[in-house]
Amino acid sequence: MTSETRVAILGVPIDLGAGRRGVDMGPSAIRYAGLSRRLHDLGHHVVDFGNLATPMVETTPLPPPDARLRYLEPIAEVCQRLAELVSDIAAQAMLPLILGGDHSLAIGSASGSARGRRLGLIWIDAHADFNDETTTPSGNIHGMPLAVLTGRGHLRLTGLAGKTPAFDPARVVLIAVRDLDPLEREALRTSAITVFTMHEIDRRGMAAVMEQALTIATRGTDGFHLSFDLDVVDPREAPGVGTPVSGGISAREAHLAMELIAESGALRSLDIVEVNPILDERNATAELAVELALSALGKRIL
Ligand SMILES: NC(=[NH2+])NCCC[C@H](N)C(=O)O
Ligand SMILES: [Mn+2]
Ligand SMILES: [Mn+2]
Repeated sequence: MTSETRVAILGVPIDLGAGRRGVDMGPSAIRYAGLSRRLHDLGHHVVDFGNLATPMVETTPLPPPDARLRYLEPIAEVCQRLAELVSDIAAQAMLPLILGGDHSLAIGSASGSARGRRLGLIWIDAHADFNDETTTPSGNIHGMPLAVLTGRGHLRLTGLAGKTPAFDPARVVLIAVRDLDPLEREALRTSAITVFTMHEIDRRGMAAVMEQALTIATRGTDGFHLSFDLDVVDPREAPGVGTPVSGGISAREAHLAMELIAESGALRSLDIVEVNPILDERNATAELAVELALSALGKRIL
């Protein structure tokens, strides 16, 4: 049984935050896999707002080769517009579902959703995305959104929620991480963010981890934003992602996480990011993205 939700789909075809081309085609691939119709069939009221206008690599001045914040200006500008739109959508009692695009877009979506309310944040990702310009090995901004959203990073990015930090680190949970950069790891160890690595998932199981994660993200909050990076799923099941890392969770574990999120009743907005159709096999990763979004929005087998 699904309670009807007004779902607002919004695509953000950006790849300036990633080191590799292709994730800008993610929103098309996810729509092609039937997202809108299948959400409708599940009983939701669906509005597709189309794609946010985003600059292309080909038409954007190249960043200096040694930049520590590659394409900062165009990314900040996109995230600012995205934050406005997401905050408007949320104010109209709709649930924003943002399709990526590289993970830098979460700076805009999560900030917009957190405007005027106190949200928790659940980040499901092979990476921590917890670098800043002093710790990044790549200069790619898609490796930085979690740091930005908890108050660490460039001023053009940290203020988009109208408060800094956008999220209280004590209400932030990182799930299924398995690939950290050395300085990023140190920053994460000293932060108040709760981290469940692959080790905890293997050891305690996804259900126990999610139960604790949901308690942290919902205690004293108005619900939570979910940012889901498809690279969290093992590349054997999700090959079409921007930054594949072996040893990931199974598609089943990902579904279980999403089903428990739906059961919590506290999901306020979500991102589905880093789908790369160039590396995909017959759109399988985009189809998995759709299936997972359905689970997060109440789909049950029986
Ligand atoms: N959203 C992602 N896929 N992020 C990957 C980040 C990889 C690496 N840690 C970096 O900062 O460059
Ligand atoms: Mn990510
Ligand atoms: Mn990732």
